[in-house]
Amino acid sequence: MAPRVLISDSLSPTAVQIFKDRGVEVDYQPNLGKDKEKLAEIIGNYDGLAIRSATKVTAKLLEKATRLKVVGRAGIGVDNVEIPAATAKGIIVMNTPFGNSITTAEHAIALMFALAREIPAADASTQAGKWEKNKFMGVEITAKTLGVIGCGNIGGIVADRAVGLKMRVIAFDPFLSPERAIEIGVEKVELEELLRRADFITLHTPLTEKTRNILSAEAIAKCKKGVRIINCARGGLVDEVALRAALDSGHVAGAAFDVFVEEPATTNPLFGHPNVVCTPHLGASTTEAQENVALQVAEQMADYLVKGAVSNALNMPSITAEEAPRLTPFVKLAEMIGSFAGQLTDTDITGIRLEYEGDVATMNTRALTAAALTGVLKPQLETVNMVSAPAVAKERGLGVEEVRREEQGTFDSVFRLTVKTAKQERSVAGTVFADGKPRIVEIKGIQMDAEFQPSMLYVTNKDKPGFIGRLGTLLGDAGINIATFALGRQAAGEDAIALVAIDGAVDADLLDKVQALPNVVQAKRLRF
Ligand SMILES: NC(=O)c1ccc[n+]([C@@H]2O[C@H](COP(=O)([O-])OP(=O)(O)OC[C@H]3O[C@@H](n4cnc5c(N)ncnc54)[C@H](O)[C@@H]3O)[C@@H](O)[C@H]2O)c1
Ligand SMILES: O=C(O)CC[C@@H](O)C(=O)O
Repeated sequence: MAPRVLISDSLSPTAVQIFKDRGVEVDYQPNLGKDKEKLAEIIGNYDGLAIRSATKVTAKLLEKATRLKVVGRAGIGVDNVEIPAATAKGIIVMNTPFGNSITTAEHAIALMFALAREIPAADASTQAGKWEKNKFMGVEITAKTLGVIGCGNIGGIVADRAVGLKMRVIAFDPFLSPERAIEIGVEKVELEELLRRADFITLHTPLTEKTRNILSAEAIAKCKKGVRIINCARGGLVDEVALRAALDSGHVAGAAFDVFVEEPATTNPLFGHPNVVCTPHLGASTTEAQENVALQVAEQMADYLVKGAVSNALNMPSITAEEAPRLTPFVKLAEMIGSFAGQLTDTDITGIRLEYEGDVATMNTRALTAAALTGVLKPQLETVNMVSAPAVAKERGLGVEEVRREEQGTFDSVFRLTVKTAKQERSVAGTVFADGKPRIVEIKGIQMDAEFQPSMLYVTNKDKPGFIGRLGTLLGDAGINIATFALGRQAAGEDAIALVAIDGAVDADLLDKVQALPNVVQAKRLRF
């Protein structure tokens, strides 16, 4: 069945076409994001949800999203998506981190000019027939200092354009490397210095607990008198009430805002001030940017739903469409080995070691680790998947250790997973053969050669004559057919393992009988 995607906000028709071209059924309902009840009613019918900012993807909505696998944000900010809730449900959240950066940076520059030359007010006055030539005395931006708070994608483009306009650019961003600062021609400074020196301040950080009110009343008071402030990033970065007071007192000469604490902003403390310019969250609104983000989000979501490729996900490692074919059998192997170890473990797991040896060590091991953790956790948590497993493992305090060795041993690739509990460590290793099928090659250091089968019986025993015959007879008498029988042992007479693939299932009674056979240490049913 073709995957189904719902587009619940207004997106370029390009997105619809791309979904269709790639074999995804698409339902375009551009105003549905504003109708929470209706959206909750139908969300259960879709594998993907493509949104802009109007749709709020809350934990409550996700409860109804029983088959949803991916939420795609055509844009950058994902503050309208409850990512931890999506992660917990194994739903990938992806965005399009670069598609609207240039457009948004240009909007910030446009707002800076609008402020410097009071263009909106002059326009209104002129069109009202007033011709107030002496009223609108602007300032030049050449040789002025622009303070950029947050110098990532958009902040970096703004800085580049401002340098081209002959401004001096200073930036506050704890994550901006000195090399990158030199490359884009900005002087990296601390926030206090930026506030003291900047003639214009432009904000380009996400809204986090650290950046909320980064321009607080106190910070605004430290600004140069006559500063002009531009916010094209997120409402809440600037204390709007404090800014209004600073505008009223004349300490701040002007403010241009595209984003507000409450959106849609129909009332706001900044509204009505003569030196304030506002736009209704238009930062990303150009034909080019909307084409870019629509195309990108549709391609990414379709690639995931159809091919399993993951890009620009905020809660899952990326898997490119190119690497997906080579990685997929190993994802399967990692999940099955994890499941094997998880099903054998009854006590609390304290740690997990994942060893990648040979070719597999050069692959995308983050994705493989996510798959392996899924396998380990699934016997206890039905709903866990590659998206949620790493977060769940972390939440449960499981120490996860990854070891990579590129040298090959007997096999081109070996993946070994060791589960640690308070009592013991148990390892299981596997590989993928040329036929693409995962195989078990080692259990607890004992060499084996077994394919995974849907129903298996795992028996550890003392290597004594007669065991195999007794086990075979017991299963035969119970009407259970043996499909394959793999054996391994440490040394003659020592610990041995039997891995038996069976047609049908072993019930609890029969398992007790296997457990009661002479020399049996442990018997377990496994399902794959
Ligand atoms: N108005 C719009 O329509 C519109 C459009 C696109 C993006 N945005 C918003 O613009 C913002 C920037 O987007 P981006 O693509 O440049 O993001 P980005 O991740 O590339 O850059 C953000 C930068 O902020 C920095 N940062 C984080 N915490 C900081 C802190 N405490 N102090 C200083 N710097 C800090 C990061 O190091 C990073 O360099 C986001 O909030 C995004 O949602 C708005
Ligand atoms: O979709 C929009 O119009 C706004 C997008 C913008 O806020 C973003 O974070 O990308």
